[in-house]
Amino acid sequence: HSNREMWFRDFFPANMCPINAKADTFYGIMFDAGSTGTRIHIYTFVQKSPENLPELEGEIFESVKPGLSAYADQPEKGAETVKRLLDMAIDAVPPHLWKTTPVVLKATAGLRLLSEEKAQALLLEVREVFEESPFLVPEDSVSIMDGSYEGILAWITVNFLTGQLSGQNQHTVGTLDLGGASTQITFLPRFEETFKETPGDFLTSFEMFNSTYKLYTHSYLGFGLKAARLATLGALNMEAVDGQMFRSSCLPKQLEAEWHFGGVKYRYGGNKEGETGFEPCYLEVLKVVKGKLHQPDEIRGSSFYAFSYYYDRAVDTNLIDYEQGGVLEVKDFERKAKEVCDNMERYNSASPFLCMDLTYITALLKEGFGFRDNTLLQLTKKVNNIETSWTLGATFHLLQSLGLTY
Ligand SMILES: O=c1ccn([C@@H]2O[C@H](COP(=O)(O)OP(=O)(O)O)[C@@H](O)[C@H]2O)c(=O)[nH]1
Ligand SMILES: [Ca+2]
Repeated sequence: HSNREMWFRDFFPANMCPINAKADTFYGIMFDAGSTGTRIHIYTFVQKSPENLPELEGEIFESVKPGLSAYADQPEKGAETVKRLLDMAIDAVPPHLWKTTPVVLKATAGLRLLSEEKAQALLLEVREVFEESPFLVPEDSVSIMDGSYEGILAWITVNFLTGQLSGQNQHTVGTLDLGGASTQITFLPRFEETFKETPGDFLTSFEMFNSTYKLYTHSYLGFGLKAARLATLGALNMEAVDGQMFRSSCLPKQLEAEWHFGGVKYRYGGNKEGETGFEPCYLEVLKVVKGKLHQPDEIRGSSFYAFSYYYDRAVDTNLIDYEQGGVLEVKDFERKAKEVCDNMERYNSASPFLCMDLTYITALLKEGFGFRDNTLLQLTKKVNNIETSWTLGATFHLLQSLGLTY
């Protein structure tokens, strides 16, 4: 394969151009086509010596909203948003490295929920944008990612960035990702019992950096924050019902509004006459999660890294600082949910969904996954200035498949 040969020629240059100081820097471009937005991550690596692994030097990150799935009926317009982000890479990567810099896009739950036909049309248009760019386009460079990879690759990213994948004493941490349309839980089981009690499709072996990790991971489609809003409203998979009003005790009493998600328009509002507040809202949300998720015993006492909407909602309610992140207990989300839901008038400048979102997060953690009230959550957006996203793990995986790292 000629592309592959090019990789080797340019990335193992030690014996060809030994004193070329710049030749040891290379790049990888990974797109995250999420349900609520599309993001580009341009990673820089430096190969300090031929016998060592390349080191991650930095990241350029940019994002646009909405996500590709909002362009389900205009795939060319969707691909245009990818092209604009890719133009950033033209500026960021030196021209002589363009043809050896791989570009890959992986789509998550937003595209998983579209019809096969619409999803493939979007991917095809994106593939054309890639082919027209000067970058290296590997096989399968544009695809819908399997949900189990989404969890594993985020776990790899977080544990790599926190230094847990190198050296002898590896104390890996579990990860919780709450997207718009799906949610992932991933950890490395410590107890033999966990392997015995877990359904086979929740366990995956994964090779990275010369180690094999047997991970517990699962992606719950339809359990992302925005999908959960629709489920709570009773509107999930209801696109046929035109103009119907969906009401919830989790919304401000007088609210009536419209909301677009995944190319569908929904009308929603508060319980004008009936109840509102945390108690009735919790019961509503409970119906969405109770008994729907696998609860591994082992996680009850352990702490997890949490990001995406866990992070965003904790920031919105001043539970953590946007720049710093922080450590929370599960019960902190519950306390905030009560505060917001029982005083909705006071929070009406924020999103009308704030009460529902916080209540859902509380129910998902406690009744869904089975975490304790005092389970610790490390909320993190960046580690050493690198985004805690599955995209870094995916880029390592890509470099590995291209023979650049092991
Ligand atoms: O690089 C990223 C990508 C996503 N998110 C967060 O992930 C959530 C949205 O999830 P997404 O659109 O990826 O939905 P999914 O397709 O994963 O369900 C929001 O909280 C975003 O702020 C983030 O913080 N950084
Ligand atoms: Ca995501």
